[in-house]
Amino acid sequence: MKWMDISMKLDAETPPWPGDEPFTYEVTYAMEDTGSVNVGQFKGSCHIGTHVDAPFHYDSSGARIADLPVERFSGKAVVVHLDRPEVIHKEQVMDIDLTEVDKILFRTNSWPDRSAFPASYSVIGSDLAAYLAEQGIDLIGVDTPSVDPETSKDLPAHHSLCAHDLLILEGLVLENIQPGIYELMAFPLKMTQADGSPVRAVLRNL
Ligand SMILES: N[C@@H](CC(=O)c1ccccc1NC=O)C(=O)O
Ligand SMILES: [Zn+2]
Ligand SMILES: [Zn+2]
Repeated sequence: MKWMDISMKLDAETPPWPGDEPFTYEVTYAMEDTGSVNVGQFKGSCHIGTHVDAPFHYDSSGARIADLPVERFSGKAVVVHLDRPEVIHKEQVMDIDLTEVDKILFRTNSWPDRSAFPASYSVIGSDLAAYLAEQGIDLIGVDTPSVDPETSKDLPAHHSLCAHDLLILEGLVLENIQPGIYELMAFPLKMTQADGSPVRAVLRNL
């Protein structure tokens, strides 16, 4: 079975969170100078493109990216379609069979133009975390820049998900993915101090 790429591309056009560091890549040592190799460097926010949040992002005593067990970033995932809901509540997921899976990915279609940060997007209701954790879910993924609104300062969705030990995967590209159950892999880099990390997120049919 072929892997399907559900990640955003990272380049100077990738829209960062408003005011945050864009992604840049440049060649530090060029072939013409070294005679043997091109060597590059990159820079950018930990929350750019398709990425995982570490609890340290919203809790100064929370776990960093490298503290999160690698097992948490692969497993069976259900892809759920909801067309541009303002807020995703427990009621919208209660009919979905979650017995076979430990991840849930929401396709909301609320960030169609990936060349710009969206004016608004679907967010996660704070009643969802307790329900999903009860069902054995350990990771939630969204096709939006964040699980909370852009202007939120108290980040209720982030905190409720963390309180129930659900990891957060943001900025997924699910436009070509049909509802159903898949195998997910989305591994963050092993950055000791980081509050988040871009991932290469992929799905394959089971
Ligand atoms: N919560 C968002 C990011 C976020 O809120 C943010 C990212 C960069 C700079 C500022 C941010 N938020 C608030 O001031 C996320 O998890 O990606
Ligand atoms: Zn983030
Ligand atoms: Zn986040």
